[in-house]
Amino acid sequence: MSGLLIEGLTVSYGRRRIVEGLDLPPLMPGEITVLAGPNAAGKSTLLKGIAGLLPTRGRVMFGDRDLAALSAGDRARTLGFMPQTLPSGAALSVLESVIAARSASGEGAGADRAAMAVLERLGIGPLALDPLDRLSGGQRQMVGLAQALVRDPALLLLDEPTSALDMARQVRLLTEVRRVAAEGRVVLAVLHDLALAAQWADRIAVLHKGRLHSFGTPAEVVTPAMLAEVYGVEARVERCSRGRLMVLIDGETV
Ligand SMILES: Nc1ncnc2c1ncn2[C@@H]1O[C@H](COP(=O)(O)OP(=O)(O)OP(=O)(O)O)[C@@H](O)[C@H]1O
Repeated sequence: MSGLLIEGLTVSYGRRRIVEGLDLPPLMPGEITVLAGPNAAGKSTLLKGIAGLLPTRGRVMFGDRDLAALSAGDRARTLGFMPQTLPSGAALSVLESVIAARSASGEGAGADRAAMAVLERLGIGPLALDPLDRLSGGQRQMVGLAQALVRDPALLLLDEPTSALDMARQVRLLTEVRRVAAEGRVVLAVLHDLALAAQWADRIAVLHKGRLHSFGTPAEVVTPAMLAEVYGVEARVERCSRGRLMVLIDGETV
């Protein structure tokens, strides 16, 4: 098995368990899995647990390796984590911040070339020398993806990567994520927009109150019943002429 396997995973803040006893079907290389669910469902907590940023119980296997047992350097080489908000970069420029992200894995050689290449690929090469703290929200988000991609990780964890992006940049970012997945990486990305998720995801996992509510293809998962149970909305799910799923919200359920 070369994918990501999560079994009986519990992730806590102190004594407060947020994700409890979570089992997921294997997430396979080449596929994008979207993690969806309402606010406070535990999506970011789950990603942080997988990334080794919070204490966990249970098993998180990537191929034959236990992610929790990896050294910090091995973990940095294996996975790229894009947090919901880019941590403050103090006085760093965009390029320096991406070089620093690359160096976290101990791969110093060629870091500047690799960093510049990823910025160009994401269309943000012209921002390379700009200070991080003067970027717009959307620009910061693109830099966050660059930092996650620059180490060329086999596992990519993205927390709401498109939330600050305009429509064109959403497409640009997701096209890049699709390309990266197609090269044989495992991608797990939190998205709130279920229409966008339905368009880009191979599978959707819906988290509800820290537990898995449903998992499957977009057509299997995005249903009026799920939307009512998980989000408390009355909604229709329809297909446009090109076959894409659309979610039409009629109102809140009582
Ligand atoms: N540092 C923290 N300490 C204690 N509890 C926290 C901490 N961060 C988050 N939580 C709690 O964990 C729960 C899940 O939060 P989490 O951020 O994982 O949700 P989410 O599904 O990512 O939500 P959203 O869609 O709003 O980003 C919430 O009840 C939140 O209050």
